[in-house]
Amino acid sequence: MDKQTINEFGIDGFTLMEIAGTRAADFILSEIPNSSHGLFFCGKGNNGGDALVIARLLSQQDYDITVCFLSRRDDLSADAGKNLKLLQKLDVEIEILDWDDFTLNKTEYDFVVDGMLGTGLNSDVRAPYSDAIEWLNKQDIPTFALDVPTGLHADSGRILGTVVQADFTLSFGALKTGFYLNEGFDTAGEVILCELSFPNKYKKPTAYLIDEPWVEANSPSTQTKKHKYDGGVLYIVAGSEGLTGAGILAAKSAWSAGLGAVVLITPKGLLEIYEKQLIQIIKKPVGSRDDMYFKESHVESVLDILQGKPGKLLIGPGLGRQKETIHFTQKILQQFGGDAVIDADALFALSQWENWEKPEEAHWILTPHPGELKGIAKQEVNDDFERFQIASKLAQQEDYTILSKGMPSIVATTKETPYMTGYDTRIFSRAGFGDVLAGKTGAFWLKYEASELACFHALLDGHQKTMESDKPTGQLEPLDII
Ligand SMILES: NC(=O)C1=CN([C@@H]2O[C@H](COP(=O)(O)OP(=O)(O)OC[C@H]3O[C@@H](n4cnc5c(N)ncnc54)[C@H](OP(=O)(O)O)[C@@H]3O)[C@@H](O)[C@H]2O)[C@H](O)CC1
Ligand SMILES: [K+]
Repeated sequence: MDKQTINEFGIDGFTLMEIAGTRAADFILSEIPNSSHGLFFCGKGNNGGDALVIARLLSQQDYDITVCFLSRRDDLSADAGKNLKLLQKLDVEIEILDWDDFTLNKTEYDFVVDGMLGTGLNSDVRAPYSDAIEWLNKQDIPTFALDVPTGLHADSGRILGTVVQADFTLSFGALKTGFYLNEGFDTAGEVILCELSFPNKYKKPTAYLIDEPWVEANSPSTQTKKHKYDGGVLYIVAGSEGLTGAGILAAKSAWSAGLGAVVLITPKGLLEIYEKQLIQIIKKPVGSRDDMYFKESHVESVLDILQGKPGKLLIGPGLGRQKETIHFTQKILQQFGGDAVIDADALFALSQWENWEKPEEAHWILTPHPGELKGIAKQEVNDDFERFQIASKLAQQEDYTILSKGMPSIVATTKETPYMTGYDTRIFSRAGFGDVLAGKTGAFWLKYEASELACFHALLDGHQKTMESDKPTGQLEPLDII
């Protein structure tokens, strides 16, 4: 976007830098009282240039300014060099140091601006940048990272050697996927978007953030259904001996999403467990009383039930990994041509199924945690950036939707641009929480039709309930977010 705005559109980099610096200075002005003393670490590129603009603007607002260069001043990029000259023309006292003159035991700074490296980072952070980062991370004063915390890779969120722990990241022109992948989420601090004058026609997002207002604005208003079957039925095929909890959580979760009709299909041997736990849910037993898990002999009767009232299928929670259940699951997926949320052990069954074919007319939403994604993708998923890329590619080539649980949660569809959460969703990979998410995903799919909206609402619903709970996240139980 930078390059196209500068070279094609015709707003030069120096002007963009002035805008970036102005936006950032406005934010710092709102956070840090005047006459505070700011330390500006400047690299040699345009990230450093941004910092020099801010130093100049804040010096006119009665702040004390110290600028410390991490590279030789005659190495400065053209725009950064121009800004150094402007700084030196001012009539206010500005302390300008090189790293060699910087004394590490100084404590009179009230805040730090990290203008060392931005999107130009191309390898592990070299000295003396790494030394400055080490010193900076020891200070307990507000740290404002410009564009990207130095050391964080803007695309992947990987740390290259070492990284600035920022309180705020002032991101210029666009948010970066790296803020939400790998270590980005825990190092960028509060991310503030500082708009630049990039024309929208140059904006090709590599991802969209799933956020509440956008999802609400893009969700059809669902009029309340007259009869409980109007919205369709969520058929849940779940459970096995010792793993009935998953089916119970998924069914309760779907019900609590306001779904009129939830039908739990279960091996007959487990029926009385559900009778006690799921009063308002319709139970449909298959097989005989000594069946404690699904077998191939149940396929026909399950398919008959699914041919009943129109609806969608959620298959997987607590199914278990018996060979017979795996074959049962593969047959159901092969013959049920409808919409299915494939979760938990059903994903395992899918991963064990050599060259499976999704029925042409079927739509699937897969909800893998990172380990299950590896099984489905049949390749290593080494970190969140790879997970982001693999989920996106897989959804497009296999023509289904993937809700890849983890941090962030990523929703990949057949469209090329995936979506991801900008907030912590690590909770959904924990036992029990995945069942709640799966139940909500099935329910919201019936409610909102579009598969990605189902995923967004399920994720946002879980997030809202997590935030509303007065329990600390670590002590939350799945039932707390139902
Ligand atoms: N381009 C624009 O119109 C705008 C850019 N903005 C800001 O500019 C930065 C990107 O600036 P850039 O000059 O491309 O790169 P950086 O400032 O991030 O990096 C500067 C140089 O640092 C060297 N470098 C790279 N990796 C390392 C490392 N691991 N250790 C030490 N030094 C490193 C590298 O030079 P070398 O010759 O040493 O390779 C970089 O060139 C962007 O982030 C924005 O902050 C404006 O905000 C908007 C307009
Ligand atoms: K930076």
